[in-house]
Amino acid sequence: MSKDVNKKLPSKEEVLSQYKDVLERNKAHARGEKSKGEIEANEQALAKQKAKEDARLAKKTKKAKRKEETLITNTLDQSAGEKLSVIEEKPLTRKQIKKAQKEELKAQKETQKEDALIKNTLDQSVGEKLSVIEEKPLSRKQIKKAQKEELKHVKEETIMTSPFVDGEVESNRTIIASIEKINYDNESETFEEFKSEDRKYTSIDNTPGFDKGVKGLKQKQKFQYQLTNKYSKRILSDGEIVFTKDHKPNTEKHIIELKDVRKSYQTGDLETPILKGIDIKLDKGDFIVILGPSGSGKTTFLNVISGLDKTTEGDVFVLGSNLSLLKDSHLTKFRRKNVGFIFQQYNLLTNLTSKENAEVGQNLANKKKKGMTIEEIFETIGMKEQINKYPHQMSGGQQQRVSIARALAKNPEILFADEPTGALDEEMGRKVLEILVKVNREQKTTIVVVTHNPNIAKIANTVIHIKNGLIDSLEKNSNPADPQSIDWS
Ligand SMILES: Nc1ncnc2c1ncn2[C@@H]1O[C@H](COP(=O)(O)OP(=O)(O)OP(=O)(O)O)[C@@H](O)[C@H]1O
Repeated sequence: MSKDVNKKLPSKEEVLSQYKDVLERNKAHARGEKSKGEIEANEQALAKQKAKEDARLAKKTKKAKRKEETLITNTLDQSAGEKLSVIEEKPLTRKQIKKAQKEELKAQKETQKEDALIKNTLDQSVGEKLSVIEEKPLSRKQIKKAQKEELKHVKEETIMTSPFVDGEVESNRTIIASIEKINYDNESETFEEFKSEDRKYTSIDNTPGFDKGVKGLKQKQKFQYQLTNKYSKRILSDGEIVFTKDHKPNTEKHIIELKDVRKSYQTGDLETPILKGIDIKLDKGDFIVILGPSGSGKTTFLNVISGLDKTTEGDVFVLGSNLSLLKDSHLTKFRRKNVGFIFQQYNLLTNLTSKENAEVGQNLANKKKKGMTIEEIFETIGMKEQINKYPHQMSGGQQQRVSIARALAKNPEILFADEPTGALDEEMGRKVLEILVKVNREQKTTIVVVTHNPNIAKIANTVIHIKNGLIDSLEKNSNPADPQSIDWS
């Protein structure tokens, strides 16, 4: 094979330059400096070592976390066990301890949820709104999801020109889907209607005597806990009428009937009585207004008769069920089926339109009882034009009317309203009252309104005055006034 004689040899300068490079490298090496390759190799070795160290640290942290969690669980177990043994006053079975642990864990989660909500006002508004609508505590996942949606909405609000931005509609669907899921999760619980002649009456006449103060309070809790365990399902599923006081209720005649109802709070070592022995009978289809000075117990009373809060003692019959003996999950079911709420702050979901907010109520409705369609409701409340608007595109009065629409879509037997006009001006306040009167007349829905304003009482046919935790008076008004005619000052 002949050599390529034409191949150009390197010039003398090129050879010298290459040689100089080698020389420079040798000199640098001799001075202890590293070549590029060596530096890279070094860096790789260092990175490998760091990754190893990181993995070791991560493992250590995980182990420490696991240890901490075990400690928390143990503490929870202990406190749950202690709490229950205070109530039970006897050694607990393994099943009881397990149950208490589960409840304690749930309570702990609720507290954490609340803390998170308080920390962030945005979180708070969403959490409250959803839990009000769903009428049951939300899982952490649901709250997180709602917060994310809310944040997204706030961000989009500034650029949103149309209420039908794709992402927005999608996020609405997500919330509705999650709400519907909760609804369907409970679908297996059917809503029974009971004929009065079929209902069984049970009198609890072996009520023990109770001590005074906090000790007595604990004894009452224990007694109620035992009765609730025994009767809650029978009351809700079988329509059994269970009474603990020497008083058989007339559930056919009275939609709400209370006997010797007491509610106390424990503050440290002291018992603070709020409701001090309430007896009352309220008729179906009435428009009832509750008046009383600040702190007299109006909201506490409303919460007790609407199943939002439990009594310490006494019977609370609403539609025949003694709410005092229902466990929390049954109370939730009872509220879903029978009652609607309107609050001073409207509690609408901000990233749902008026219609969608009302549909949330409809999803929770008692499907067996036929009510108005969403369109009919918006017609009734004079809000047809606002049906596709978002809460931030409406006035306070309009938002309050949407919250009425949501309550009506649920088609409740009783509508409870706590200061429904409290945040509204006169014109809007009157409009809201007009709607309530109309619903009461046309749908025969029983309405219970708590208010500071004695003038509002003129539109009611039953006025209850609460004073210092007791019923001061109950007046019947055979000629209720028109909301337009009442003095608003
Ligand atoms: N969780 C609680 N713990 C202790 N005390 C409470 C609790 N909730 C309410 N109270 C007290 O119960 C009393 C009655 O409160 P409630 O809210 O029922 O009164 P109200 O008549 O509705 O008052 P207002 O018109 O000011 O809203 C008040 O003194 C209140 O401080």
